[in-house]
Amino acid sequence: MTRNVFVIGLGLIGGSVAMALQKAPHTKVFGYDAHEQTRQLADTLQVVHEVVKNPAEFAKEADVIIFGTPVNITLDFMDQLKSWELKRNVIITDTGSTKAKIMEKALELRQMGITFIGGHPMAGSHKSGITAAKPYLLENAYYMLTPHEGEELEKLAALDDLLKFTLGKMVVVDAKVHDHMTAVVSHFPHIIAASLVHQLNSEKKTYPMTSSLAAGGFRDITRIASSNPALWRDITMQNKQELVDQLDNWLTEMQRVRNLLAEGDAKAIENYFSEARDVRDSLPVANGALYMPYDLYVDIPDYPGVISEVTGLLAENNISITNIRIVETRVDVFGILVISFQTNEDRERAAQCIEHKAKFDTYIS
Ligand SMILES: NC(=O)c1ccc[n+]([C@@H]2O[C@H](COP(=O)([O-])OP(=O)(O)OC[C@H]3O[C@@H](n4cnc5c(N)ncnc54)[C@H](O)[C@@H]3O)[C@@H](O)[C@H]2O)c1
Ligand SMILES: O=C(O)C(=O)C[C@]1(C(=O)O)C=C[C@H](O)C=C1
Repeated sequence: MTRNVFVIGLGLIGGSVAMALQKAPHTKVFGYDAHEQTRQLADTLQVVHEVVKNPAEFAKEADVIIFGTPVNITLDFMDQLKSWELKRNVIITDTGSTKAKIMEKALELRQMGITFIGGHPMAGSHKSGITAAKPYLLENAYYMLTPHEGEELEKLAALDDLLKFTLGKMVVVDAKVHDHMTAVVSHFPHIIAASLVHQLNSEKKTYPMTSSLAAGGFRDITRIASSNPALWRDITMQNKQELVDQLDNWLTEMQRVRNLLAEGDAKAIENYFSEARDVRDSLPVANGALYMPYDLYVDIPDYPGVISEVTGLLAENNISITNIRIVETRVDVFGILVISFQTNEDRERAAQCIEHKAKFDTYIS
């Protein structure tokens, strides 16, 4: 029997989930988005098997409903759902970055006999929209599920069974614990990234050249400041208490660092950096196919066709790449080509091949 999966919100995450789930057996993926253009693209780019125009009308055919909408929109839909006609055994889930408020709302659905199991894949991008969606976006990333205590194990297993086709690593987490942990590693860093950009912006009024000097370090740490502001408004508003707590801890820590600097305590400052480096270097391997850690930096000269020369060499030697980009970090060179690989072995073979055959310098960060 065919299982009907209905994805509502076909942007970066909803679109990626929809594409990945098309690989699940006996599954037909339907999709709806509020934006007409996104619905058209979903059809053209085959993000779903079929586009739907009226979500309330189609919901009665769905075995699984997945919200890929911004977290406040998901809350609105959860209210609307109460008056939708649904299959008796439907399983509803979401992909939102916050879980406590959503699971609180899900209690209202539970009282009506509707199963809602919260979900959150821990991978993404600062880019939004259907054109940024990729079928392998969630590969290797933790995919958290936040069922209510006492949720039917069969339904949890059925959802887990479906979502594993995203190739995410499925784990069950309590919703409040989820919001605490994601505040630390995701939501709070977005505030810090934005604050650094604000600081640069006010500096550049006096020293206009500062922005041109923003090289690898500044760009790396502020990439996520390019994320969708409305999306992050809703996430931070839903998780505001955890974020206020994180900010208080940060202010205390910054005050301590400030004192060490003002006192000129060089040893303590060195320890501050070295402890951070040790913790950072021992973090588990980054997740998500777009952020595989096996990056190779290639110093390329500036002539037409140089990139296809490098990729052609890799293809000839059967070395697959997962990502390729150019970073412009220095003013005296055209740029540095950064190529990502699935494994360290692929990266080593690529480095040898590029160094010997193309004679370009390669290095690992
Ligand atoms: N961006 C990330 O890195 C990331 C990672 C993991 C989870 N998430 C979560 O995934 C969800 C989607 O985020 P995204 O990054 O894919 O955003 P996005 O902006 O790329 O996609 C959201 C989509 O929802 C659609 N939408 C908005 N209102 C709608 C409505 N009323 N009805 C139907 N569709 C509507 C938009 O048109 C858009 O296509 C959010 O809850 C977010 O917290 C985001
Ligand atoms: O890589 C990015 O750009 C992201 O912001 C992805 C990111 C994160 O903070 O790590 C953003 C929101 C999530 O809910 C999960 C992942």
